Amino acid sequence: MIEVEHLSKTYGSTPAITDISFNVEAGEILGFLGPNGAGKTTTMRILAGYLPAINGTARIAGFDVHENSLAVRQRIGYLPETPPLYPEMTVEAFLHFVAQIKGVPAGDRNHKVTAAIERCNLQDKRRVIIRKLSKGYRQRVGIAQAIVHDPPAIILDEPTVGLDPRQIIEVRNLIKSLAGTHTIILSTHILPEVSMTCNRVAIINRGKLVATNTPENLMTQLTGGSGYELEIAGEVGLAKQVLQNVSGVNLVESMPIAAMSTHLPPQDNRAYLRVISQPGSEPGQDIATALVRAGFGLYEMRRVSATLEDVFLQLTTEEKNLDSVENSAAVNEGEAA
Ligand SMILES: Nc1ncnc2c1ncn2[C@@H]1O[C@H](COP(=O)(O)OP(=O)(O)OP(=O)(O)O)[C@@H](O)[C@H]1O
Repeated sequence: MIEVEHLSKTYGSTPAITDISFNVEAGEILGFLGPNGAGKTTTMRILAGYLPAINGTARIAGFDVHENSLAVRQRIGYLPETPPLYPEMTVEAFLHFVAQIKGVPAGDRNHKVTAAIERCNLQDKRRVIIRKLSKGYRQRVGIAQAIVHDPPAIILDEPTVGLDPRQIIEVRNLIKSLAGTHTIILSTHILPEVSMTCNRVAIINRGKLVATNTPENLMTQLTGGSGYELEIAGEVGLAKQVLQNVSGVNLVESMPIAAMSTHLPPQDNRAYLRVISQPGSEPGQDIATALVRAGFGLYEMRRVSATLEDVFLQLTTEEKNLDSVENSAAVNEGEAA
């Protein structure tokens, strides 16, 4: 449904995205994940036909976004980071207006507007002026304008930013209810959003795609699916060096105690670390031996499953790991089997 091939874009001489390729199958929700400035918005805007690429192609339902931009806009719903709303219009009038400019025939507009209002739970607000709505309701109107013409493909850029926890759950549920009948790309830098909402994830860093797969496969292939949490006494920088040299260790990071699974209160002079093991290895015994031999106190050590956060950190912060991942077939689906 969405096919992206070798897409690149520069702003002046600054590259924003470089040689990005991925597909989204019909009915799927793809999470587009990356740190600030990674190139998510740039990619979304090119797909929605709002920005030309300098290289590569993108097709929505078979139509090239550049050559057939009108056909593409009729088949795509786009929610930018800031929803394009007319604050002085009522919800209903605004959605009628959007339906009209998206080419919905006059006879179908009432039905389509009502369907979008119901889907986004806006029945009580249909005659309210948009300016008077709360942020959460405005976001729903933003989603309603993206789906009012019933497009097969929907692109949502950071749809839950600025919402309170209850509104976030509502918007996530709404997005999930659209899957199956719609193909969705959801751009976010919020990791739980991806695990909770998406079938697949594409991770972008500094304009390059560094992995595409299911969250589960990414966790298994990149981290072996497991690691260890440690509570130690001693100099933390030195402990990290000792652990990095243990065979089978992939990644070592400091953890705030709040992020550990331990329920004990924090102790003075203790450091809390998470170690991610390499796929297929089980370095627990060597970790304990190396720490004790180097004179560290080892107060707690427990096995933990890797999280999507570990994958994300590994792909977007560790330069040397990033290079090895980019060159590795294992993280990209299709090549993994
Ligand atoms: N209009 C512009 N002119 C110049 N540079 C830009 C412009 N828009 C984006 N950039 C740069 O292109 C790169 C990618 O930006 P983009 O907004 O696509 O990233 P993003 O992943 O959406 O970031 P965020 O999560 O912060 O919104 C960044 O380095 C950004 O500074």
